[in-house]
Amino acid sequence: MVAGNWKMNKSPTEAKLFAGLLASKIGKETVMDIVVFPPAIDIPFVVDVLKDTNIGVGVQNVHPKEKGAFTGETSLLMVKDLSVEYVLVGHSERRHIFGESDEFINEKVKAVLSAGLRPVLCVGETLEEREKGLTKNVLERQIRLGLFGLEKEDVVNTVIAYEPVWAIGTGVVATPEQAEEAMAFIRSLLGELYGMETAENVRILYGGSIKPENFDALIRLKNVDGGLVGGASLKESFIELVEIAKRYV
Ligand SMILES: O=C(CO)COP(=O)(O)O
Repeated sequence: MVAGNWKMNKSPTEAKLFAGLLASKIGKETVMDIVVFPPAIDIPFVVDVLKDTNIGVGVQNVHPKEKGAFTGETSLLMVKDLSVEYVLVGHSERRHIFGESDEFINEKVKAVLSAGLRPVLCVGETLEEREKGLTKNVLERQIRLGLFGLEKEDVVNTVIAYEPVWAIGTGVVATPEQAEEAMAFIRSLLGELYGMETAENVRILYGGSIKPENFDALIRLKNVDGGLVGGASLKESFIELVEIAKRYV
């Protein structure tokens, strides 16, 4: 799976143009899941441009409640109406800039699954936590609490994205050893919680400063099932990343 998180970039006009480029270059790809996560306001336009392609559309954030007095928020009923398939939950920017707790993230994961969509639960340690040797503790807490109360059947519909906070938007990518160590740990934790068969079927993505120059060394790793790309998903490099991932399907 190659996913592009556009974050707070691209106006509806820019989004339409770029989605058109993706449609023409990689829209017929069938060997892997390609998903883009545009800003919510761009989604109707992007869905329309991509409707006859194999590129899926996800939303970067939702509120867990169905509707009501939550000024500025977007509900699952709204995004479902637009054929959105995936929802990013617990991205480090939501955790650290907007103060989202593991409990709130868990509420969102459950709401996304109940709506019949797939959550992409993002987890990852800060540099300080890594330097203190707390990486595994942080990942374990974020996964245990993020997936709290889910059944195996729900967990296989969930994607996990390992995004070390120190690698996001910094140009400092995790080494293949660091990525594999963390992601093998996530897989074994999922095995402990839900059984190895379930754990093998959960897709685990790496995210953080992915570029065409470093992606091959990451996507070839045993426990890396794909990438969640920020900056490099905003331009043609996203197409190159899809081509690189194809070598390992
Ligand atoms: O946060 C990310 C994807 O969700 C990664 O962002 P960058 O690829 O820009 O580091």
